[in-house]
Amino acid sequence: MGSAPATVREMRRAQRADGPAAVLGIGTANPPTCLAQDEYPDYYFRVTNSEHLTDLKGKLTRICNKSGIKQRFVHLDEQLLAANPDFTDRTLPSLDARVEIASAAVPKLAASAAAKAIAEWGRPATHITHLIFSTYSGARAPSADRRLASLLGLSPTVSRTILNLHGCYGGGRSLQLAKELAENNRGARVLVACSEITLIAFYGPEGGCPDNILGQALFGDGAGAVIVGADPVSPVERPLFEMAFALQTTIPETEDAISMQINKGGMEYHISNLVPRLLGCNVERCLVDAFGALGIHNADWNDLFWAIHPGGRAILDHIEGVLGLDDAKLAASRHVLSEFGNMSGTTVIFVLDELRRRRGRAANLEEGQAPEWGVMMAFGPGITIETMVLHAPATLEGI
Ligand SMILES: CC(C)(COP(=O)(O)OP(=O)(O)OC[C@H]1O[C@@H](n2cnc3c(N)ncnc32)[C@H](O)[C@@H]1OP(=O)(O)O)[C@@H](O)C(=O)NCCC(=O)NCCSC(=O)/C=C/c1ccc(O)cc1
Repeated sequence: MGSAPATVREMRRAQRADGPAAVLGIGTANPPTCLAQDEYPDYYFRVTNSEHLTDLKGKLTRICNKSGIKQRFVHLDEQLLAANPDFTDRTLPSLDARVEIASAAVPKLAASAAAKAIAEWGRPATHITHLIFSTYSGARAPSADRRLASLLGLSPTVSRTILNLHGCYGGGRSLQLAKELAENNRGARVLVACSEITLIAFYGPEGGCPDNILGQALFGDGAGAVIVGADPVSPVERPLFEMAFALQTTIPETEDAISMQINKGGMEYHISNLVPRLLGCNVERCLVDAFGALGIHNADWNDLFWAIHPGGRAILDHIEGVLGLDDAKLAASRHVLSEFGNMSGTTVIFVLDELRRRRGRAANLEEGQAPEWGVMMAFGPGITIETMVLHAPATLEGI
C-alpha cells in the first residue's frame, strides 16, 4: 500500500457517520378502493357467494364491531375478483395469478409512497444509496425492490435488500437495518419501503378456520416509505426522528402463535387469540432493556411519545393497560388502525407519519411541550418484538 495515510481502524472510523441515523422523510399510499368496516360483512359474504354461512357472518360482524377499524383500503376490487373467481376458494391453485398481480401492484404502491418521502426529503432519488424493501405479498425474482428501483430511477449502484414474510414486524425490522446502514456508511441515504396487498391472503369463509375470518376483518393494503440518513445536510435535510437505539426480542416458546405460509391457494396464516396477552406480558421488558442500554432507568412511560404497531385493538388495549399509559398516548396508533386497518409491516410507518403530524399541530397551537423522547414498537411472527427508542429534535415542531 506504499504510503497509506491511516490504519485500518482509522479508515473504518472515517467511513462511519458522526451522528445517529434519523428519519428524513416519510410517505404513505393506499389503493383507491375503500371498504367501510360496518358494511364489510355484507360485502365479504356477497362477493364470496357465502351468504348461507350465517354463523360465520355473525362472527365476522362481531369481530368487525370490536375491531376499532372504521375503514380499510384494498387493491382487490370486485372487478378483479370477478376476473379471478378462484381467489374465493383456497383449495384451488390460484397462487400464480395472485403473484402475477402482486408483482406489479406491490412495487407500484411502494413507488407512490416513496415519491412522497423523497419529495419531503428534498434531494434527488439518485442520491439514495441503499434500498430495503419489505413485503409478505408476493415472491418472485427479480423482486419488488428491483422493480421499485426502476420505477424511481434509482442509481444502478444502489444497494438493495428485500425482506419477505416478516409480516407485521417488517417495517420495524427494515428501519433498524436502515439505522445500521446509515450509521456505518458515512453519507448513506437509505430508502425503506414496505408495501402490502392482502389479495395474496384473500379467500372465502370456511367453518373451522377462525384465523381466516379474523384476517379478513383486520387487514388492509398500504405502502409506507421512509428516508433514513445520519448527519443531515442543512438546510435541505431536516431530521423528523433520530433513532437512538434499536433492539429485537423474540418471546420464548411462541413460535406457533403467529404463522404465515405460502401455499398453492395463496397465503395461509394462523393468529393465536393469546397474542394480545403475550405482547402485554413482554413489552415492558423490551422497553426496560432498550432504555437501560442508553443508561436511562426508571423512565416514566407517560413522559414519552408512542408509535406502536396497531396489530389489533386488543393489542393496543393490553399494552396501554400494562404500561399504565394515559388515554391519548396511543392516539396515533388508534387513528391509523381506525382509518386503514392493520396493513402489516407498513402500518408502523403510517403511525410515525401520523405522530409527527400530531406533534406539528400541537406545536403550532402552542399546546405545550410535546415529549422529546419516544418509542416505536412493531410485532410479528416469532413472536418478534422490534423496539426503537426515538428522539424528536426541536426542528420537528411546526411541521
Ligand atoms: C378485535 C379482536 C379480534 C376482537 O375483540 P375482543 O375485544 O377480543 O372481542 P371478543 O373477546 O368479544 O372476541 C370477538 C370474537 O373475536 C374472536 N377472536 C379473537 N381473537 C381471535 C383470533 N386470534 N382468532 C380467531 N378469532 C378470534 C373471538 O373468539 C370472538 O369470537 P365469538 O366468540 O364467535 O364472537 C381483538 O381480539 C384483537 O384485536 N385481537 C388481536 C388480533 C391480533 O392478534 N393481531 C395481530 C396479528 S398480526 C398477524 O398475525 C398478521 C398476519 C397477516 C395475515 C394475513 C394478512 O393478509 C396480513 C397479515
